[in-house]
Amino acid sequence: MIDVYLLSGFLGSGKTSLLMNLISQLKEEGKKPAIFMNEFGSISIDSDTVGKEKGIPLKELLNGCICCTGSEKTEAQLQGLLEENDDIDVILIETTGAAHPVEALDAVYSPLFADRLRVKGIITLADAKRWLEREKMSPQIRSLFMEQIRHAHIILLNKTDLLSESELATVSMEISNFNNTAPIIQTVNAEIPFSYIEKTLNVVPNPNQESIVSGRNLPLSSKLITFDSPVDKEEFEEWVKSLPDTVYRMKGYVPIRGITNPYLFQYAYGMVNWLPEYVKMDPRLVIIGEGIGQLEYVE
Ligand SMILES: Nc1nc2c(ncn2[C@@H]2O[C@H](COP(=O)(O)OP(=O)(O)OP(=O)(O)O)[C@@H](O)[C@H]2O)c(=O)[nH]1
Repeated sequence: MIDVYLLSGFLGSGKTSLLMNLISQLKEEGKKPAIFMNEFGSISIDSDTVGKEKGIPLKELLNGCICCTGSEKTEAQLQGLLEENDDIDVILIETTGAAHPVEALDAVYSPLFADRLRVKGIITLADAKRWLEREKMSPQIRSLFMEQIRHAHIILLNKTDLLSESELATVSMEISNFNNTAPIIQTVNAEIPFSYIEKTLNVVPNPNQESIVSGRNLPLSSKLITFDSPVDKEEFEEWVKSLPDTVYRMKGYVPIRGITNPYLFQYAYGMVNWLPEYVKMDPRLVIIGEGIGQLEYVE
C-alpha cells in the first residue's frame, strides 16, 4: 500500500513550500515520493520548481483542477504513475487552492485503487494573516477558505511571522473552535517534520469501518462497500435517497440484477449518474462524507 497525503489550503497559503519541505525530508529518509499537482490553466510555475528535484515522478494535471476534470482522467494519471513507478513509497498531492476538500479526496480515491492506495489524510495550510482578514473576502471565497480548514486532519497555521503574539493567540483559538479535531501547528514557511505528520495520521484503522482516511475523530472519512450479489436498481436508488446529507460523494461499480457488468455509479450533491461498463469491474462503492462509518447497503 502506498500512503497518500493531500496538501490543501487556499491560494498562496504555502502548499508548494510544504511540498518542497516534505520532498527533501522524504528523500533524506531514503524514501521515494511521487507528486501529483494541479493548477488552473496550462504550464504552472510551481511544477517547474518541483521538476528541478530530480528523480521524482511528477504527474501534473494541466487542464484544470484535479477535481473538476473528471475522475477518469485522474484515475488514468494515477494508473500511469503507478505503472511507470513500482517503487513509490508516498504520494503527495498538492490540490489547487480552489478545491473543496471533498472534491480533492474524491479525485484520489477511486474504487480502482482501493487495494493500492491508503489515503492518510488532509493537511491544510491555513494562512494566519488571511484568517484575520477573512471578513474582507467574498462570501463564496470565504466559505471555501473555511471549508478547507474545517475538513483538515492536520492544520498548519502558516505565515505566523506576519502576526503579533496576541493576534496569533486569537487566530489559534478561533481556528481550534472551528475545527476541534485537528491538531494546529504554528509554522513559518510551512516547516514541519514529516515524522510528525506521519505519526499523527498513523492510527490503526478500524477493520469494521474499512475507513480509507485513517485517523481518530476525523471530520471527513470514507467507506468502502462491496457487493456480494447484484442489486435491484430502483431499490438501490431508494437507499441512496435515504442517506443522510452528510454523504457528499459516492462512486463505484454497482452490479445490477439482469445486467452483465456492474454499472459505473456516481453520486454528487444529490445527483445520481449511471453509466454502462464494457469491462467487468469489481463490484464496490466508495462513500465520502461525515459520520458514515455505520452505513451499510441492505436490500
Ligand atoms: N511571510 C511568509 N511568507 C510565506 C510563508 N510561507 C510561504 N510564504 C510565501 O507565500 C507565497 C506563497 O507560498 P506557496 O508555498 O507558493 O503557496 P501555495 O499555497 O503553493 O500558493 P499557490 O500555488 O499560489 O496556491 C510565497 O511567496 C512564499 O514564499 C510564511 O510562513 N511566511
